[in-house]
Amino acid sequence: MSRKDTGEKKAARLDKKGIKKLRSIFRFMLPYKGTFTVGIISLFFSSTVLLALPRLTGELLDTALGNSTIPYLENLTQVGLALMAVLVLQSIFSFARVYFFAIVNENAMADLRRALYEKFMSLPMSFYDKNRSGELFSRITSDVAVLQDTFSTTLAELFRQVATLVLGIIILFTLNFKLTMFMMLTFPILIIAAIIFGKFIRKLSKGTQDALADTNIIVEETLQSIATVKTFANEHFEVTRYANNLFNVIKIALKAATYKGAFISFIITVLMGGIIGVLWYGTYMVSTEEITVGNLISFVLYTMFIGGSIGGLGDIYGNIQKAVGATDRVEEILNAESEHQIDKENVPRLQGNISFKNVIFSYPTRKEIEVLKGVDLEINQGERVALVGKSGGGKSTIAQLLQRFYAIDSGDILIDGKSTQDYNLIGYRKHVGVVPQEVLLFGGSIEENIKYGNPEASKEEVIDAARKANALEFIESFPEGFDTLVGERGVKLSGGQRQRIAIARAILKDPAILILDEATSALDIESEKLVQDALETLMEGRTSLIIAHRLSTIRNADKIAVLESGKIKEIGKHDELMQNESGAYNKLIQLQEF
Ligand SMILES: Nc1ncnc2c1ncn2[C@@H]1O[C@H](COP(=O)(O)OP(=O)(O)OP(=O)(O)O)[C@@H](O)[C@H]1O
Repeated sequence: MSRKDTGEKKAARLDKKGIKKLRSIFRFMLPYKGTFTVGIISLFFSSTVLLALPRLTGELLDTALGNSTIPYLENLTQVGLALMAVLVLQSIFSFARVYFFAIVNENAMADLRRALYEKFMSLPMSFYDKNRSGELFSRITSDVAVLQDTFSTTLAELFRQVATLVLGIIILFTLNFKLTMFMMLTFPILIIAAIIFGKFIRKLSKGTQDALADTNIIVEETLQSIATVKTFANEHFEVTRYANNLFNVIKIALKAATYKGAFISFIITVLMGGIIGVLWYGTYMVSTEEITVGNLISFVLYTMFIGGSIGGLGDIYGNIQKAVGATDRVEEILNAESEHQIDKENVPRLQGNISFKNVIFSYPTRKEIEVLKGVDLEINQGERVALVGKSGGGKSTIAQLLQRFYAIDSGDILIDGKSTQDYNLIGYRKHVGVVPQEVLLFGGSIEENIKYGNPEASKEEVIDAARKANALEFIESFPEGFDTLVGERGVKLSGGQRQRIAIARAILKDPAILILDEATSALDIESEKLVQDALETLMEGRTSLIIAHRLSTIRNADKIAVLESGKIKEIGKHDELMQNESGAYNKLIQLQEF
């Protein structure tokens, strides 16, 4: 589901609620509050010390003209030294501000990313049915980057600009009340313009951000399924789709840029107009000796400082609003309900008696369709049960429920007489192994991939598992052996090799319960035999539920369970079930629909 569907695209509001949300992210800064305080103090001094510059520059001129106005700064050298001192102080404080904020920011944002990732790992499968991975990916990348930017630059800028504005105006009043009143005439126009224009621009730049996120999803999804794109020769289609989306981004971005440009030129005109006005009125006051030349220069410089900070505030407002949007999206994930705590609790070795009791289930994203309508199934410790039924009948669903990927609507699934719900989830899953139909490996080495079954396994155990899985021979035939990189998702290995890696991985995991989703596509005879032998070894002493697609597997099973219309219709051995000529199993076999 795209973000559009969930209604999240509405512009983030910078009201009390928005600010409150933004503040919630501050909890990630709390562990670093000491350093943060040093940063704030440095920021305060770096912003305020700089405000002495215009005053001292004016003083330089007045001292040259023989009417110094600041005590203790009586000659040009002293004023010059004072100016130098201001510069040195401000450079020290600026450095300290950037440095200390970076420490806080980098740590806090790493903590935030870790918290998000931890959440991703702990969210239930139903969450992933609802959200596209490209979008989730952008939360941990771009949304956190927006927040990083806000906390490193925007907030410091906000503080600096507001301090410049407030202190600057106070200083102006002390310099010359009449001239300040005159200058203030241009202020309200500026502020009103900033508010109106700013609103437009923010809306548009939000649009650009969202449009860009959409294009990123295309890149991510097509790169993930590049083989599919190529199989269907849809390269051109994808390029066109991407280009169209990019065109959309340009359109929105240019619209935003037009307003932004108009806004900036308007502000500059008003600002310059204001300054020219101040100069005009100020020089008149110089001629009537109501103000010194130096003070007029200081005055103009302060006016420029203040004007600059007003101009900057619009941008800052937009950035903060962006950050509120990012916070919203990040918090939404952080607050989503996990399926478990990431820490694991050991579940003692299970025997592997499985019992489905009147299990009714529909997927959370498709509540209206009941996939399982009351499944009853008993599998004893060490048995091999072949699950057969029409495609789409719910076989994989049963396997998923056995792994507790979803909560069932009613009924119960018991393992060794105890409801799966009563086991610690992570601990429980350690006892359930899966060899999937389509094996997807991680991009690392063969060894890393096998070790995924048990990260604590020794090299000997890995080699042993590979041997049992009939994988050792081909692994050793590679020049790099166990260090061979398998390529993204394992593309550098053949289907049969990938399957044997998956079997080795499962052997290393050593689960009490095994789910085998038999590949529908047959391997060549030799490879098939190697895989079959490896599976035999793997199933030894474990309870196995096999989603079977081969008659040989079905015939060898201790029991065959036939799933039809969301229920187990028949259960028994091949020969027994075949005797019922009008039975569901008989039909399946005749039509070869398993
Ligand atoms: N994550 C999901 N969200 C919503 N519906 C789903 C989901 N996964 C599967 N379904 C639906 O549930 C039904 C059962 O699917 P399931 O994959 O369990 O069938 P199957 O018997 O394993 O089929 P096959 O033999 O083709 O693999 C199908 O109608 C399918 O569309």
